[in-house]
Amino acid sequence: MRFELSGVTLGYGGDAVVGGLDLEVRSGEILVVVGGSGCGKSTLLRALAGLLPPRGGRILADGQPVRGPSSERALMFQEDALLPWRSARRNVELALAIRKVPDRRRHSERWLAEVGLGEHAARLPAQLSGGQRQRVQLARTLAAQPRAILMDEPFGALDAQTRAGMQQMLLDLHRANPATVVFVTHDVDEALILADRVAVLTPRGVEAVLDASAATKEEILCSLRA
Ligand SMILES: Nc1ncnc2c1ncn2[C@@H]1O[C@H](COP(=O)(O)OP(=O)(O)OP(=O)(O)O)[C@@H](O)[C@H]1O
Repeated sequence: MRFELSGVTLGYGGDAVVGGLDLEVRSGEILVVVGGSGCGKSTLLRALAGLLPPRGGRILADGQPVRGPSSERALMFQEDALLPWRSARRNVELALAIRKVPDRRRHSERWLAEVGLGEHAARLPAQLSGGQRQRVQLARTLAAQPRAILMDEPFGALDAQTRAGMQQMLLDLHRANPATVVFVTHDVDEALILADRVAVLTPRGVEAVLDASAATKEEILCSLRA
């Protein structure tokens, strides 16, 4: 899925958060959005998800205006959004039920195996570690086969080693299931590991969009301070 934002202003109530946003998200890429706290990264994701209508400008998804939420655009947060009374497998099955996929148990087990949790399918979220719960969330998100995945600091609460494992898993899974990913983080190192391109967001809009294979940490930090 390709997104095009032109002259987009976003805000809540009387307050504008970010204005004059121009951005293209290419189909199948991992675009990482970095920016200081409060600059509007989560707000941008909400707008792409169709949860927050822009006050000005336009947001197109594959050429069509985004008018509301769609199962084609999945959101994944830092906080755990699993249902505590359902096992890992039955949490993943929910995503398959929405798509009316038959043989949900088998598919759910396959997605859990993809994220390395095949052995733990019967466990409740409370019986899993933070990193394992994020892996169940990732399996549930991917099982819905969205065309765009909007990720809001999904690994922010994990320790460094678990986080590195999750980053690699996301890259591997993206290679096999190339949906468009918009990934928000305030961690420039994480951005450089994951991104095809890095968008630097400030309250004035998108300050720069850098090719991650050529960009340096200093260059990104410099755009952040601009
Ligand atoms: N539901 C809301 N109602 C009113 N204001 C909000 C709401 N959500 C966010 N804001 C405000 O909008 C601004 C941008 O918030 P947002 O969460 O998008 O920032 P962020 O860049 O994701 O920050 P962080 O990195 O700290 O998570 C902030 O000033 C915040 O207080």
